Amino acid sequence: MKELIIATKNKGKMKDFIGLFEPFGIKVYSLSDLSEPVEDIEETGTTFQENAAIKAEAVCRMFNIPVIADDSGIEIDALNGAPGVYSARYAGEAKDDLANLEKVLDELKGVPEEQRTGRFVCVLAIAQPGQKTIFKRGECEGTIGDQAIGEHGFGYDPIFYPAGSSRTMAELTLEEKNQISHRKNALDKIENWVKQL
Ligand SMILES: O=c1nc[nH]c2c1ncn2[C@H]1C[C@H](O)[C@@H](COP(=O)(O)OP(=O)(O)OP(=O)(O)O)O1
Ligand SMILES: [Mg+2]
Repeated sequence: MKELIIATKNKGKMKDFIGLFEPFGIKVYSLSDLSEPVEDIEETGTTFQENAAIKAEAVCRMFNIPVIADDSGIEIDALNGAPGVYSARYAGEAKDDLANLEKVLDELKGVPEEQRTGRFVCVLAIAQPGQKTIFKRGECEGTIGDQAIGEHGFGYDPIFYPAGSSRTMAELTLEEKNQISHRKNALDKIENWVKQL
């Protein structure tokens, strides 16, 4: 079976990726699945692309094989694009999904539905030994609810209604999320690379 390392320690993202790579017959490993422990990689960039490059290139250098990284987040228009690249640590260094979404709900208190627009963004970086890193961006438009609903997914899924959906991303099954997500839309753009693996 073909194998690929994803430079992430995020279990929720990894679940998405396992489902997304399954149709290609590719088994994916996260940084938590490897026998050698990989230290946390500091995300010092100010854009999704910079952080995706930092993660993919660091791990590619460690193992000298092709690596994919995902830097992602949620952009909320009424918050001028915040939390954006800082989505994982919006409520502090602890990277607490619940605290993060509660902070967003708090900041959006009183903002009417038609102004609660936003999008999930995912930038994938492919780093390969001796080659220039490739980047692809995917987005998923939607609106932000006023309470957390749903048990699936991770991160901001319980407060995000994909455009046209009456269910939050966390009420969708993994298969349903993987048909419309920012991650799926970014992966579609590297399909040819994935197929030649
Ligand atoms: O599909 C999603 N559904 C809900 N929330 C999401 C999604 N995709 C990204 N997000 C949020 C979670 C986290 O707050 C941030 C990602 O931050 P990001 O730095 O890319 O990932 P991370 O630090 O958790 O793991 P890692 O860097 O090891 O891949 O955006
Ligand atoms: Mg991160």
